[in-house]
Parts: sequence; C-alpha cells; structure tokens
Amino acid sequence: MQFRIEALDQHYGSSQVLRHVGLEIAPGECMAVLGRNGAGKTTLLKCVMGLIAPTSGRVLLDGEDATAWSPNRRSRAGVAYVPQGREIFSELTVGENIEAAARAHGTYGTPAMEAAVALFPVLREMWKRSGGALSGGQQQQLAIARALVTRPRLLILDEPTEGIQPNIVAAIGEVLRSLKGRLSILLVEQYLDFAIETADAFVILSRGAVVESGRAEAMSRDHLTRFIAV
Ligand SMILES: Nc1ncnc2c1ncn2[C@@H]1O[C@H](COP(=O)(O)OP(=O)(O)OP(=O)(O)O)[C@@H](O)[C@H]1O
Repeated sequence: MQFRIEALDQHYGSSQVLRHVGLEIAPGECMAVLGRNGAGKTTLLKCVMGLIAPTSGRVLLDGEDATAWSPNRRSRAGVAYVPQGREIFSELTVGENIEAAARAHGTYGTPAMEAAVALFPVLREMWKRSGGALSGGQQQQLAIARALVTRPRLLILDEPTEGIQPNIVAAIGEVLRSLKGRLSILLVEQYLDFAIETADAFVILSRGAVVESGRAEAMSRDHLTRFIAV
C-alpha cells in the first residue's frame, strides 16, 4: 500500500500531542517510529487507524484521502492494527480468535488464513486453548496472526516486543522481515535493536513532532540512541 500522512496535528484538550507530522512508507517497506515515552507514537497510530480524529492534516491510503474514514472502512481498505497490550479475546480459544477475524474479512478457510496461522507454529499447537492461557509472547503472535488473517496491505504494530521473551521476539522479527515486500509495516518500537533489524526507514518523534527521519542505512545505532535514551 502507498501510505502517507500529511501535516497531522492532534490535541487532547488544550495540549498538543502531534505537531505537523508527515511521513510516507513505500509499498512493501517497514517504517519504524521511535521516540521517548509520551512522544505521541500511540496517538499517531490511533490517528492512522481512525480511532481518534486528528485536529488537522490528512491520512492518505493509496493516494485516497482516508482522514474521515471509520476504522472499519480503513480495515476493509487493507489496514490492520495490533495495539499495545495486544487486546486478543482472552475468553475465546486461539482458533476462535483467528476464525472470528477471518469470518469478518471473508478469508475463513482460505489459503490466506492458513498462511497467517502457519507463520507462528505455536498457534496450531495451542489452537484449542483459551487466549488468556497463552504467555504474553504467544498472545502477541496470536494478535499478529489475527491481523494478518485479514490480508492487510498496511500492518500497524505498537511495541510488539514489549515484555516478551527473547526467543519469541526473534520469531516475530523473522516473520515481519519475511512479510516485507508483500505489505507495508508501520512499527512503533522502543527496542532499538529490533527496530534496526526490521526497519527500512526511521522517523523520530519528540514532543509530537518529527525531529529526524531517513533511510535505515543512513542512521547509525549511536545516532538513533541519542533520540530515545531517557
Ligand atoms: N486520552 C488521552 N487524554 C489526554 N492525554 C493523553 C491521552 N492519551 C495520551 N495522552 C498524552 O499524550 C501524550 C502522547 O501520548 P502517547 O501515548 O501517544 O505517547 P507514546 O509516545 O505512545 O508514549 P508511550 O511510549 O508511553 O506509549 C502523552 O503526554 C500522554 O500523556
């Protein structure tokens, strides 16, 4: 998907949380958004998904102005969002979580559903367990698979590595890298090594504004660390 944000402003009451944020992701690439706590990263993702309306600015999906679209319409247009904290249905089984998403998007029983599940072998093993019985890392894998079942063309991830054991972080990183080329990824991430291994481009937010952006190969680890070190 061709994805672009133009001059996005967002306020909570009188406090301005996003300031003229602009960015663009080339089809099939991963952009990582870095920034300290409270920089506005989650707010930015919510504006992209349509969960909150920006005060001004535009969100463009394949060149179309989607700023006023509902989250549902964005989802049908190919945007999938994995929020921080994952928000899977913990009362439902792993299979039911996947199948509900697939039914809602017309992919139930299709190769697309099977392919999304196959990316995380643990999900088949745990198919009949309730979502709430999974470890945090397994829940994150379920949340990503559930997003992928919808066949997105833009995948939005809010801190997918947060609080997750290293071997699962590695598995998630491998999956994201394998998806590049087929879909675009907007990744908010505090874990710098993961972002460096995964992203093609970076945007750094500070107090709601983009203070730095560029191709991954042009940004050293030391340079990036300066912006996110507390
Ligand atoms: N619903 C809300 N009402 C008022 N202020 C909010 C609300 N949500 C977030 N904020 C404030 O907006 C600012 C940006 O928050 P946001 O969650 O987007 O930052 P973030 O970069 O994602 O931070 P974190 O890494 O801690 O999640 C913060 O100062 C936060 O306190």
